[in-house]
Amino acid sequence: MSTPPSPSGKGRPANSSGFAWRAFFHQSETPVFVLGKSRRLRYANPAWEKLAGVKLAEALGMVCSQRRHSTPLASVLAPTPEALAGRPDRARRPAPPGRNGPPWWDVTFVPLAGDGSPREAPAKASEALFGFVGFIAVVGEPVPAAARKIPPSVAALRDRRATHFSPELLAGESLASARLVAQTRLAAQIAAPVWIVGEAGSGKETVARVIHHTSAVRDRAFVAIDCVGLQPYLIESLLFGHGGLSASDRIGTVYLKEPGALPRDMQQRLADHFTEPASARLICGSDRTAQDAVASGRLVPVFQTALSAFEARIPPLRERLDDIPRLATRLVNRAIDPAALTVLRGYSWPANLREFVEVLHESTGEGRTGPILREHLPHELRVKAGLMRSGPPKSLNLDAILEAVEKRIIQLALRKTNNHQTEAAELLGVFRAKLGRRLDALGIPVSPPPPKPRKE
Ligand SMILES: Nc1ncnc2c1ncn2[C@@H]1O[C@H](COP(=O)(O)OP(=O)(O)OP(=O)(O)O)[C@@H](O)[C@H]1O
Repeated sequence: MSTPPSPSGKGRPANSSGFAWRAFFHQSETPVFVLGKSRRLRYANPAWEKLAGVKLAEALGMVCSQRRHSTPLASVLAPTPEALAGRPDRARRPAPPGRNGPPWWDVTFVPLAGDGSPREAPAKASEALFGFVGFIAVVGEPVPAAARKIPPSVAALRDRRATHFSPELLAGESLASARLVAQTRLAAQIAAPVWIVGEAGSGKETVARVIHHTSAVRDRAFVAIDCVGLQPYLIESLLFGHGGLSASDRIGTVYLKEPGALPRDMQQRLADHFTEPASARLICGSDRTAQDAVASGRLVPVFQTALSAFEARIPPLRERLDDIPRLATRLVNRAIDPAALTVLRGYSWPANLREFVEVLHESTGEGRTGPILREHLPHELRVKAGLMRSGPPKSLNLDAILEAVEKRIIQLALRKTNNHQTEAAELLGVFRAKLGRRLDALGIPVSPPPPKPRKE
């Protein structure tokens, strides 16, 4: 693009070339738009209208920013910080949901100088920007409608998953697991958002899957997103991009692991989306309650007020040790020998079911058959379980320890000297009288020394 438009919308640039930019852009097959310096949409060509699926007359004046309440289209057209600083820039953005075109839009921003010409050098603080021209290049191929049918292999996989993730998967012998099964069945019957609390590895996502596969939306997809460490651009794309959560009508349940790890503006956008009636069902998993996460400032309050209507708590494995035999049968189809069970019950399982599954696989590997024996269990686990059972020493009473040591040494000295107290005192380096007092104090009985052999 060699000649810039004037964002004033008059159809002629302010410079002397007299170039009719409107007519030029009108013919262009590249989607082009022009923003004023306040980021309001001033112009867009027919190619843009076709791509965006919006008539210019309806969109004129739209503020293109990435604020919380911006529409997805306004967010995609928002100038980057570089462009706002007066430097040409390009950003790859997820296409707004429901618009024409493939998943990504590459948007090139050309900042305009006060006279309407494109900037070649970064803006100085003193220079005012006049606006921005944006060019959009679509990236990727559109998905043909026929390809959107669920392939038989995917349908078969979904059926297998539905069979696996039934409430039976959560059943056990303990009261805690009975309560969990009941809560899960109830959550599956209602459409309200669910908040699952449980320690790491305790089975939160598994419970979310069971709820999904038992619920009315089981024919649609289950999508799990771990929000910890997600890059903002990925979150944007996964949640709000083309074919993303907010665009797809094929998603039945969205499981968010630790939504409190998301930036707050993203949390709010998600909350806005999931509080709409037509959205997919939301299930969140966390190691704390929504109430605690809000109180600690990690989570926006709407998650507590509107998105955790139903709260389910998953007990840690150490609170459901009675379930261990049944879990082993279900997971590796093995019985557990009583000695091995004692070890498994004696361990505290800090990483919960995830750790238990690993231990079972390790114990049944190497071509072993038959029940799981104590010696099949990982050595480290046996040691740790043993330490936990014996417990910490009751107390370290120094006086008692020293007394026991003194008593033992005096007894040795007496034995060595055939109970001759004078010789024993000499051996111990103390006076005879002191030894006598210590014998009394420590309650050491002393037999008389054997008679000395008589001289002939
Ligand atoms: N009821 C169950 N029966 C058998 N295996 C289970 C069960 N629940 C969970 N698991 C297994 O335990 C492991 C951890 O489960 P899951 O990922 O659901 O836990 P989580 O609480 O979501 O973990 P994290 O806190 O790391 O997100 C997985 O391997 C899963 O298959």
